Amino acid sequence: LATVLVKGVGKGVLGDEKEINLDYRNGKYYMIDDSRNGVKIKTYDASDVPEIDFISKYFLPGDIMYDKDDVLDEEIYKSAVDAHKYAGYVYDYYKNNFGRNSIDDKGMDIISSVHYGNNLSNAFWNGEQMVYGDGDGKTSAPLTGALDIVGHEMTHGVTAYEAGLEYQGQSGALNESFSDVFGTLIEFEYQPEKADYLCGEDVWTPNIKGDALRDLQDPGSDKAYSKQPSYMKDYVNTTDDHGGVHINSGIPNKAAYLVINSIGPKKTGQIYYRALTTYLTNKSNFYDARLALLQSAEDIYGKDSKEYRAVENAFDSVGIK
Ligand SMILES: O=C(NO)[C@]12CC[C@H](CC1)C2
Ligand SMILES: [Zn+2]
Repeated sequence: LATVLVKGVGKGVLGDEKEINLDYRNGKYYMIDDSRNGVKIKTYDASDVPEIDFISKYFLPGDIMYDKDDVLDEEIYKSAVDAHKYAGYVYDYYKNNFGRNSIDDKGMDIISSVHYGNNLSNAFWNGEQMVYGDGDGKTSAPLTGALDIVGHEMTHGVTAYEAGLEYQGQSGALNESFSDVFGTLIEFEYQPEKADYLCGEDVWTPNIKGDALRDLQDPGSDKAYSKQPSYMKDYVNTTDDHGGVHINSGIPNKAAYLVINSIGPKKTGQIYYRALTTYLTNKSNFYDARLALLQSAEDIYGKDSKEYRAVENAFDSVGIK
């Protein structure tokens, strides 16, 4: 079935206008972007999907979103417009920087469902697709409004197809950290004018300026909603949160900040992508990540390089040695 690709315009969560690719068919404009060599980016409305569903996937993705015209500026489309546009940025980032063809590197369609749950300030990769809540307007605005969160969720998918880092303990904290790191690197690439080391700042507590969900530069800072350790000596042993995957990710996050700050986002991306796709495995721990990133830096830039030394110094600094 040939797609009739048309360019529409939409308004995102932050009220910003952007061009979006749609599929025009018998009088309706569907949120299907088929502009990337056969990979379809498809955005769905999960308003009627029972909230239990992110586990069972049974009722997802919901209904494909469409409008009667090519101007998607009504309230219900804001979150969908950003999910649609930002999924495209994330695809382009992985393709342009590493030659990766979609989440599985085999050209799979990229499915996003918005309006999931009831004012849910959360988002998931459910093993097959991305799922986003609308937030409650206090804790967060709709989560797709933050490119670093869309990058975070889609990177959970890449990690699942690659290292498969088990979502508990240190491997789970690495899983979370790689999602935060690539979310940040994607923000530097596509939103350089407002890129920073904060995660989710664009949608977190919309009524409070300057705070965020997490802070890579200073994981324990007051700006961060979830205060995290920065150093191995402060690793939190807990059974909560799959063994603290959103807590202890602060330690590799701090190391990543030091690397980015030293050699820049492009080179950091090359080293982290090679580690994620070549060396890390499902049970890798923080020390394994140090070795994987050092080996990747050596492969690409050589052992006697400032890039190698940046990784070495960063992991020394946070006590992973
Ligand atoms: O870290 C996360 N998931 O693993 C979050 C939690 C709040 C933002 C949306 C999803 C980031
Ligand atoms: Zn996550």
